[in-house]
Amino acid sequence: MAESAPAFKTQMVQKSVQELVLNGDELPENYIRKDRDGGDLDVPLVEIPVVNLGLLKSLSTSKEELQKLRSALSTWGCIQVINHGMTPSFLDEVREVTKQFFALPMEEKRKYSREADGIEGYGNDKILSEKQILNWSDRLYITLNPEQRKLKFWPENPKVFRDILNDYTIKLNMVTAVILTAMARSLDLEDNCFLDQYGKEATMRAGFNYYPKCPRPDLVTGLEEHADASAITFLLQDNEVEGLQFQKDNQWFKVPIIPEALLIIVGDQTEIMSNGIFKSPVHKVVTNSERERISLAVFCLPELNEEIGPIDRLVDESRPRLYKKVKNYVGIYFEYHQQGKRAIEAVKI
Ligand SMILES: O=C(O)CCC(=O)C(=O)O
Ligand SMILES: [Fe+2]
Repeated sequence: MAESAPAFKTQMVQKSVQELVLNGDELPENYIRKDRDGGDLDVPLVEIPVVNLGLLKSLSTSKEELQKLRSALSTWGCIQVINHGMTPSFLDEVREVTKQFFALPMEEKRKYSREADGIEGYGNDKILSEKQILNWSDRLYITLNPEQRKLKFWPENPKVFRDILNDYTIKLNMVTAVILTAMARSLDLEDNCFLDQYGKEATMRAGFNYYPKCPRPDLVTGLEEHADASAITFLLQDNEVEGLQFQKDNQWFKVPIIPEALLIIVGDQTEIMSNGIFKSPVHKVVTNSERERISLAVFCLPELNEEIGPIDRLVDESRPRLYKKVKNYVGIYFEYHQQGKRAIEAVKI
């Protein structure tokens, strides 16, 4: 879930969750969810299908793997991808620089603080209303595409941070092209139909998440339930600490950790482009009283000024058009998200 531009005055002087914990502050009221009773902490595990990217890459893409992809994206809306061209030790390095950044002294992290009206930078929830219930997490958002980068938000500490993120960007770009092509093939469509709508000026935005230990996991969430505004999201999970959960048929399921895999989550914009065949799942992160957790979400956001909409060949008599065409979906998403609503409802026909 990317950050929002403020609709009205936001409180700028705000403690990070990490500071609350380090100061030993009492749990502030505005983190407590009155509707929770901890019943969702012990939920069944979901066995998310593991897809081998190597088998999706070649011209003679494996039929079985495509079938697996289609079925996973149209039920759970996510896959665990292996054989994606990044070694386990490289993924560990990405996790390591994330941990090292959040472990820096506060004044060092504050050099990269988000500005009042900005999206990128270091911070936590913007407080937009008194009733708002906050997430138990601190975040760093940065745009990855070279031509859109704002380097002032790119940490120079740890020293290897920028180089590693640059490598990660290049590798994720390749994986994005393979996945969007395979998604089209799995539906018997032209190879480029998702890629064309995604656009050449698409944005990749990274959200580094840090969930400190929380005294009351039964009452506080790490990240509230939401679906992503992206076309697809790459999620690199903590390699030891679980916390992510998906909702299906009104039940919550926890996501297992496969350290060498990348979790790919369908975002709202793919649900729209696929005319509802691929599902953008509602997910959330629960907190943990014993261990902190990190994750890195990279949101692949289609070109802002281009219209996206259901692919023509996925609309027919048996499957009527479910969504309108839409431009700047991310803008709609923020507006709805602030009201606690799902943005995809706004573009339903
Ligand atoms: O931390 C996680 O596992 C999930 C993060 C997430 O869903 C998001 O940033 O949108
Ligand atoms: Fe998300």
